[in-house]
Amino acid sequence: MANFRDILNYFRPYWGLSIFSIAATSVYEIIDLVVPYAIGQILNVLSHQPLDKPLTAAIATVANAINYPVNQLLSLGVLLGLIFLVTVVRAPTQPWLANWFHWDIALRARRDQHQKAIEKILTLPLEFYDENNPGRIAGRVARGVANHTWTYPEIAGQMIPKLFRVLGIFVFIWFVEWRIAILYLISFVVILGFTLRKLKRLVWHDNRLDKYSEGTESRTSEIISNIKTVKAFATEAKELERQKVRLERELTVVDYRIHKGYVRLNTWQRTVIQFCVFTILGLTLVETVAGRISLGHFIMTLTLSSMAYAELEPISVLAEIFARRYSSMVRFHEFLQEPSGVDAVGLLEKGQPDSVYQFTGKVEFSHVSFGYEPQRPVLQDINLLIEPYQTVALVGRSGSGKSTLVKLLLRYFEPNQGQILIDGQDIRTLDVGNYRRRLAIVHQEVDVFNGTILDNLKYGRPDVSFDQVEEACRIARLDEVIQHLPQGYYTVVGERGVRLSGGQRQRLGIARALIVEPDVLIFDEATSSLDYESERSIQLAMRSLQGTRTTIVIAHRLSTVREADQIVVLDQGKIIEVGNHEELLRHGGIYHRLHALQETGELLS
Ligand SMILES: Nc1ncnc2c1ncn2[C@@H]1O[C@H](COP(=O)(O)OP(=O)(O)OP(=O)(O)O)[C@@H](O)[C@H]1O
Repeated sequence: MANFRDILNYFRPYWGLSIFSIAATSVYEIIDLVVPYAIGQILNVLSHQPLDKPLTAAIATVANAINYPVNQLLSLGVLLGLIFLVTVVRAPTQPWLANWFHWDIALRARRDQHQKAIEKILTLPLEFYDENNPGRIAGRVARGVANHTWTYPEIAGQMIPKLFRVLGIFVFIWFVEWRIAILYLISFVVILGFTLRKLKRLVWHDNRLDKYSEGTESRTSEIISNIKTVKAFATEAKELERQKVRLERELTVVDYRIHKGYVRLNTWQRTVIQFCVFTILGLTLVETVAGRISLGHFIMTLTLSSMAYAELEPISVLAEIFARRYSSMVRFHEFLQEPSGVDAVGLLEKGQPDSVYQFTGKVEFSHVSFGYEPQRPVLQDINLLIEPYQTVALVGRSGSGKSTLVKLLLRYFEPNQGQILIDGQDIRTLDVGNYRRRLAIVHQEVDVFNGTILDNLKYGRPDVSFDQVEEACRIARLDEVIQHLPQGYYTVVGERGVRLSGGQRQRLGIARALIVEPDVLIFDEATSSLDYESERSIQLAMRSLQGTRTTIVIAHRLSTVREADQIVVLDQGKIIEVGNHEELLRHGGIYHRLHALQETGELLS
């Protein structure tokens, strides 16, 4: 569970600089107080009242140094000089010695933490993405990073220095009249204490709101990605209604709980502050009339305490803003604390050259058992030997564990029992990144990145020669598609480019996989969603690959796997039949039944 400490740690690399810049800003805030003090003393000079002892001594020193008599003119000159120093001379130094760093630190930390968030996105286990949609994740990262960035300059550059200023004012007043200082201190502690207590409650509501907002954003993002289904089922009105209800709920929390709470707090603060200013005015007046403080000190005390109370409002506004952002910042840290996948070790290190591993493609599953949840086994005691360059098909009912077997081979998950060997080596002992680079998978849904078709083809191997790209496209039968694109290989596809059909995307996926020259090539239901003609093209492409490398094909349509060297039939997480097409038909088991069903045109699952 993330907390305030994580927010502090966000800026950890910059703590030294942070302390320096906060201290510098605070010193400038305190130096400011010299102005009302000097004005008070000028009043004393003009009304012929005695000056403070340290000031009298300073004026005498100046008189000695310049050999000039101590008189009204010299006193005024020294006081004016003091004001000049703390206003005009100070002005050009403050932005560089203090203010600069507040944004500098915030922006550097933003870069670091955004990078951490991207690292987390890249290393989270796949199942995290099954449970959280992109809108939710992107929203959480964007809000978290933005709120940290805005909050730092406000807290380090304004709130903390302002608190020091308030403390400085207390010290000044203490030297003039300690009773007024005590009253001033008590009022501050009471106001700030009460404000913090109220804010705690409001943070709780803000946290609730943040969760609601994430839910709304997540649904909006789902509507966008599933818009075809929404339109097909004509559920626009229903979706709108559902989002309206969510937005209404958010408004209720914002308006009646949060906003009203802040306005109430503000009303209370203003009234108490004005009452305190008035009380201090009364008391200081009494002290002045009684002759216990000078006219200059009367003016100074009033000016300083008004300055201090004036600071209370921005301090509590800043605390309020911080409170509003607190939960989204904490939720950002909760995201960063999500455990990375078991496969994440070393994934972010720069890849070594492709030649680190080279396999013949002999794959062996030895007594492999696995379950996503311990109590529900998905694969049980799988034993399977795939010889180099063989084509092996995995078939079986939906949910029988075909994709899971491939996920284990890709090391997205680790078996609970048994081991998977490649060329006799346990894949757990290999560097995961370099190992995966020797495998390639073509999914049912091929991802297309925004960019040219050539960029997409070279995604896994940017240094590949153009001849190799062309060769891969020829095998995958993508060349015929590219010929008809307006700019050939340089046609922009993806989000802002030409839309590729399902079959065209599949061919792109196959060519992209071939370009990395994998030792093991996997097709995960690559033809399931295609029309007959596209399926035939892909099958021809797959056929021309047969015998060139180890190939694993997951298929629902048995026509795709007829020519495989081995067909492995899975049922409820167990291998129940192994053989080639003819052998399995002769065997008369599940494969035979599935085959008969498909021959009669019925669906498999
Ligand atoms: N991330 C996951 N978390 C929990 N259970 C999962 C997860 N992925 C799959 N399963 C479960 O594991 C079982 C096997 O799923 P798997 O996807 O391997 O089957 P499959 O044979 O590939 O099915 P299909 O042909 O429909 O793709 C199913 O019961 C499925 O619900």
